[in-house]
Parts: sequence; C-alpha cells; structure tokens
Amino acid sequence: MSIEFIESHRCFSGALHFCRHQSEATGTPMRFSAYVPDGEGPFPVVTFLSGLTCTEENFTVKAGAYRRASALNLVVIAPDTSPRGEGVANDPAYDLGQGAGFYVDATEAPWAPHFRMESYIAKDLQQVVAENFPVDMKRQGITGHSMGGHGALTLALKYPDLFRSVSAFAPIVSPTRCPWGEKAFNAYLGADRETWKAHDATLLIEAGAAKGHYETILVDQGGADNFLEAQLKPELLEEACAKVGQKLVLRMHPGHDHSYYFIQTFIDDHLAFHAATLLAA
Ligand SMILES: N[C@@H](CCC(=O)N[C@@H](CSC=O)C(=O)NCC(=O)O)C(=O)O
Repeated sequence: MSIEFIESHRCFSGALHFCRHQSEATGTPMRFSAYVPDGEGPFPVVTFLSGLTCTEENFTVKAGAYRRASALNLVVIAPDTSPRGEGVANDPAYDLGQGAGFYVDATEAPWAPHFRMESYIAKDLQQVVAENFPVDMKRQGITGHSMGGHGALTLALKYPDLFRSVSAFAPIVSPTRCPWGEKAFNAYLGADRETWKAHDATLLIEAGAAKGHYETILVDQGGADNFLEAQLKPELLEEACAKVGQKLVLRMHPGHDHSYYFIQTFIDDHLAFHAATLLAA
C-alpha cells in the first residue's frame, strides 16, 4: 500500500510523520500521524483513537506523548476520525459525519459507502503501518479519548488477535445508552438496536468478548468532565467488568475536565502501561 509523507519533523530522539494513503475500506484518502523513535526496531505500536471533531493532528500537537514514547521505544499512531472530502456524506452537527466516524462500518445511507472506520483501523491502517515503519505488529496496544475511547475499547474487544493491551481516556463506555452514541448508531447502523450491541464495550464485555485476553484495562476519567454523567458513564463499565471478572483500573481525577490538558496529564501513565505489556516476553 503506497503512502505519502506530507510532513516530517524531528522530535525528541525520533521523528514525527504526517502521512496520507488511499484506503480500500473508506474509498478515500486517509491521514494519520506516526511517531517513530530512532533505531532499527522493530518497535511495539500504540494507536491512539481521537474523539469528536478531531483529525490526526489534535493528539499529535496537544497530548505531549512523544518524550515518553521516545524513552520507551514505542511507535505511536494517531489516525483521523473519519473519511473526509467533498464526495463524502456530512452533517452540520459536530457529533455526526466528518470528524465523528465512531469506529464502526456504517450500513445506512448516505454513510455506508465511506464511513467504514472499523475496517479502516482493523485492516487498512494495520497494513500501511506494517509496510512502512519498523514495527512489530504482534506487539500492539490501543487507546483513545471519548469517542476514541469507545473505539479503543470496542476494537480491542473485537480484535484480540491484533491487540495485547487497551486503555482509554474518558471513554464513551456504552454508546447504546447515551445521546452521542444513540444518535450516531441510529444514523450509521439504523434503527434496529440489536445491531448496535456489537459496538458497545459494556455489552461486549458482558457477552464474554476477549475474555481473559487483557489482564487489566486502564481507564482515566476526569471528575469535572462536562460529559461525565450524560455521555460517558464509567460506572457502566465498572459494572460490566465486575460481572465477568475483568480487572479494570478506573482512576477518577477530581477537577480534571474533558480536554487535552487532562490527556497530557496522564498520557505518560498510559504509554508506560502499554509498554509494560508490549515489552514483556
Ligand atoms: N462541542 C464541542 C465538543 C467537541 C469535543 O469536546 N471534542 C473532544 C472529544 S469529545 C468526544 O469524543 C475533543 O477531543 N476535541 C478536540 C480538542 O482538541 O479538544 C466542540 O464542538 O468543540
């Protein structure tokens, strides 16, 4: 799969690349950023899935992840959150359409032709990263924020053959039970709520997905997050994990909001958490 390097920047002991490639899954060009430490590798990979309104740039410039990624010898990939372009469906609202792909493969018009973010992350991005960077694809972790936290949890649960570690920042833990998720799933997957269940982390855990595969799931959540009660509901994840004996470390941080200031406060812990699993024999 061919790739275009749009920009590259020296960063700590490594380089940050902004890349574009054609995706079979979305039928569009897709962008992502890749932080690559110096050296031959092969390095473990941590993928960060961003939230509503984000591109591949928000995490890259705001999270402050690369000093620790360099020290831990981790490649860090941050993809865009949806297909984009003039021929791609969109919606004026910030929580639907371009910038709001929700990491599912849409089945409904007008979204189905391009909004295939689950296949993009689980197939095309895998291939383009494997072919173009010094990576060990058998050592991958996944994390994300808010809508991207939902993406990280659900894709980790659905693709345990790809990922060894999973964490999240302020994730939407049960999109079938919050306004953001209900709106997006209704649009992308249709009105039949049965089809939604395969994309809800709490329901996947309760159904036994990836049971025993992830020793611990790490979740950080700000206590002063505006979206906590209505959209994020970490207590539902706690209940689901307790039901099936999945170890969850849910850290509540009083005073922290939903912003990238929260993410940059705890990103080092998440990278260390992933490295501990990915660098183990
Ligand atoms: N109304 C806001 C909502 C957008 C927002 O807060 N986006 C978050 C993710 S929310 C869940 O997925 C975000 O990461 N924003 C980008 C950033 O750089 O902070 C709005 O329209 O801005």
